[in-house]
Amino acid sequence: MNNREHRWSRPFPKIGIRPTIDGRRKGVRESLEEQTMNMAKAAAALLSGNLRYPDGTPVECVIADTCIGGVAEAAAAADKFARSGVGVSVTVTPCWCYGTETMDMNASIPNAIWGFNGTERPGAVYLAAVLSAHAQKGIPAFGIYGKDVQDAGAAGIPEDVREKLLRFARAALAVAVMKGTSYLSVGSVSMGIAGSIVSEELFQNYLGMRNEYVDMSELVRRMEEEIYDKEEYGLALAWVKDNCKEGPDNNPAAIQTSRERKDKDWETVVKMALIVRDLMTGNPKLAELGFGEEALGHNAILSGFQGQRHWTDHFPNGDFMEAILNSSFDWNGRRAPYLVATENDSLNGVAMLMGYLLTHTAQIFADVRTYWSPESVNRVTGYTLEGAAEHGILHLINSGPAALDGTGQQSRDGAPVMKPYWEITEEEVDKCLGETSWRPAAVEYFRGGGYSSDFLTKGGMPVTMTRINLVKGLGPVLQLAEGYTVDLPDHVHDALDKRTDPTWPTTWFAPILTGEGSFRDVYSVMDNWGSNHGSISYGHIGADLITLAAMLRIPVSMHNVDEKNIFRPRVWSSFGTRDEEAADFRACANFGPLYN
Ligand SMILES: C[C@H](O)[C@@H](O)[C@@H](O)C(=O)CO
Ligand SMILES: [Mn+2]
Repeated sequence: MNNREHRWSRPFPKIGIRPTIDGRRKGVRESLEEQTMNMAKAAAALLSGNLRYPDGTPVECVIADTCIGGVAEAAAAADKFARSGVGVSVTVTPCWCYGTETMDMNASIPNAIWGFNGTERPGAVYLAAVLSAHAQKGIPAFGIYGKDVQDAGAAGIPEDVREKLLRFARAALAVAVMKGTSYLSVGSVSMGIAGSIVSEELFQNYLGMRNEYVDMSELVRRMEEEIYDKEEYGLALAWVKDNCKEGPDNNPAAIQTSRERKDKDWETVVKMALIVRDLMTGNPKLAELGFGEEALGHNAILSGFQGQRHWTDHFPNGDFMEAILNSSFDWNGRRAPYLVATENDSLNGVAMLMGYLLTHTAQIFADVRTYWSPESVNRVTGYTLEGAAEHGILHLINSGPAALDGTGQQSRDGAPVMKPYWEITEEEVDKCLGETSWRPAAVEYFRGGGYSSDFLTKGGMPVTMTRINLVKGLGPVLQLAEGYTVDLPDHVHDALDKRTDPTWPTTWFAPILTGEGSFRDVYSVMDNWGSNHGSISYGHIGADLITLAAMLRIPVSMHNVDEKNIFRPRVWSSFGTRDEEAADFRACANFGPLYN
């Protein structure tokens, strides 16, 4: 078994499809069997045909053995789902069925019901009835039915139904895939950043995850005792020499490190990358080398590295390790990102995990550093911001954890994108690497040296910036801002970038304004951001994030998603329909975390 197979050796959760039916024999049930089962097959084909697991394979669906006309068949389906590793439940029906007798009673997995909108046999009436049962029993479920009436027996899934089924399933699979995995905290709290105080309640009760902890001294042990695959290390170091070009040293001459020290730092940072990856997911090669315990890893889908300052004051910083692990490629070629939050900001790590599981693309982790008003840009550069940037921009920049995919050097139909690793070409990997230089770390900040990735994100990509915040008494809240990356003329970028640390990667971000609340203007977006970090995901995924947050009972405090794309469990409307933001808070508080 190679490392890639080992990484995903836990089977991925499946989608269970439940065709429910009117149980009356001698006419009614018989007339509906075929149509009902066909709806289940059509839903399975849609979901498997459009959705993938993190390793790129199509999502698997399991259909109940029979249509479900009553409780015996509901129980048989539940047994089959339990045996098959189902983590998501979709009930489909074209007709009236008996609500509480046929419903899925599994409260710990996301549930949706698609009721066929016809009038000969009332699927939508069942939908309303069973959703009321879900509400009464405290098992929130998503209701799906088409806007337009279909003829009895019509096959095919209308576009609006397709969209809702896919939105539900994408978010539900994110819930199911993260469940049972770990957050591995390497080190503890970085520079007093509250996000690196790991909240077990958040991970355990809201996400279904485990918290694992190792001290950063574990990296020293593994380096000194050579607990890594030395063959892979050799390949990795050679690959780095060929593909990771070192940029100019920006440090004052008096504190620049020697060439010898710089070469040594390369060796250390490459070992750090191997070791943190092995800590997360294990590595069967280590067992062959006699390290059976280390070979197992921590089952971590997500990790955080404290770095500053107990590590970085003495050792080379974690920037190379974080950047390369978060990217969709390394010396082994293209592969799914390993998510590492810098400064052990576990809360931003969770935002990365959500963005990653919804898109399967790498994430840009960044400080939300500066709001540049059009006036300020004009004052310091003489340039007037235009296009998507006309109302001002945010400077997203942090040493370390931005994936190199964030260069924007991958493309689809001529436009810059960030793609799932299985769609990325070798040429695109080379372009991402070519646009990145590795600058000797700013020694005043990073006394132990190391290398920071330096790149500039290409403009014109639709992106969504997300963050989870924890509030005492309230719990987790999610905020998000959809917008675009923007290009600035070179001299403008240089002038603004040089005011910060130009050895770090920069993304210029223009959020989409709505004229209201936090999206009144760009200043308000920055002003309402809950902390120092945000995770930036390719695409406008705000609607998917909102659906995912509702499944986890995490209220959304700030978003700029069009109301018509918001899809939450039906019972949310019982908490109020005029102010959906406030209703979301009440609904999440009422039901509490998914795994309580
Ligand atoms: C070097 C500094 O300590 C940075 O790491 C700091 O600006 C941050 O990133 C804070 O989140
Ligand atoms: Mn930071």
